[in-house]
Amino acid sequence: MTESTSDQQLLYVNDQLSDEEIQREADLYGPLTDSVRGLIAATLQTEVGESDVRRARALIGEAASLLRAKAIPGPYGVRWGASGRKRGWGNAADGLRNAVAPPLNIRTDPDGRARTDFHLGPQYEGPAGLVHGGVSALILDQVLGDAAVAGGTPGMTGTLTLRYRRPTPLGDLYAEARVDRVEGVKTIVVGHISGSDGICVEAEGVFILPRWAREAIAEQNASTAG
Ligand SMILES: CCCCC/C=C\C/C=C\C/C=C\C/C=C\CCCC(=O)SCCNC(=O)CCNC(=O)[C@H](O)C(C)(C)COP(=O)(O)OP(=O)(O)OC[C@H]1O[C@@H](n2cnc3c(N)ncnc32)[C@H](O)[C@@H]1OP(=O)(O)O
Repeated sequence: MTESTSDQQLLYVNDQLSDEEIQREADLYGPLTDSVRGLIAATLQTEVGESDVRRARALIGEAASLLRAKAIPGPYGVRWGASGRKRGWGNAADGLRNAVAPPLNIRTDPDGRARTDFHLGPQYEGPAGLVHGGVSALILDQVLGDAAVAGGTPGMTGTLTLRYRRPTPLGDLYAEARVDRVEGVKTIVVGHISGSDGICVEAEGVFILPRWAREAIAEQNASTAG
């Protein structure tokens, strides 16, 4: 096992928080994240005068110092509470504490399906008025990955293949995915993003249960068996 693999494993943590504590955190930090999302859009769209831009910078600096006074030193990781509720709150696509995330609010079914209605504002622009292709890839990676998790065969993205069929407009969009088949440690998932005119981006992903997780699961099975 490599050093970086073990570092990665250390970021999967069961911190034993109760559902009530998790909800309290969600109620506190979710609105903070939304405020920062609003700030990102305002930063992009503002046309106020120079002195107001400078004043806004000072206020933002003050807010950042306030928040930094006590903070985790690195990535958030993936955490589970006492009841097994998972928090990938740093996730770039749908993390509750990540203002860079659209957010997605993905709904899943245990038969390996995932879907989300979401909204992409001006901060996700690539070509004028259209969604950046890398952002579409980010969203499909997450939605397809969540379908694999929902179906009981999670994995890291090994390969993600996209076909951009028509330009994706900024605004209200929909994405869905389903597990197509499972081949050993590989789960093949298909999905798409659609807008009001139909499907814009199609995707196929190969999600692979990484070797370190297979070893951890095998060890767990051996200890419960023996
Ligand atoms: C405490 C337990 C926790 C368990 C957690 C388990 C999984 C965690 C993962 C996700 C779940 C969490 C939340 C979902 C969140 C986000 C969704 C977005 C996901 C991402 O954003 S994720 C970031 C981008 N992703 C990477 O950063 C991957 C970097 N890479 C690697 O980590 C390795 O490269 C890996 C793991 C891909 C493979 O490594 P490996 O050693 O496990 O693979 P191995 O050689 O054993 O091959 C086994 C079979 O896969 C075939 N195969 C190998 N590589 C392939 C490839 N690239 N494409 C297609 N097929 C491939 C072989 O051909 C063989 O196929 P066959 O069985 O048919 O022979």
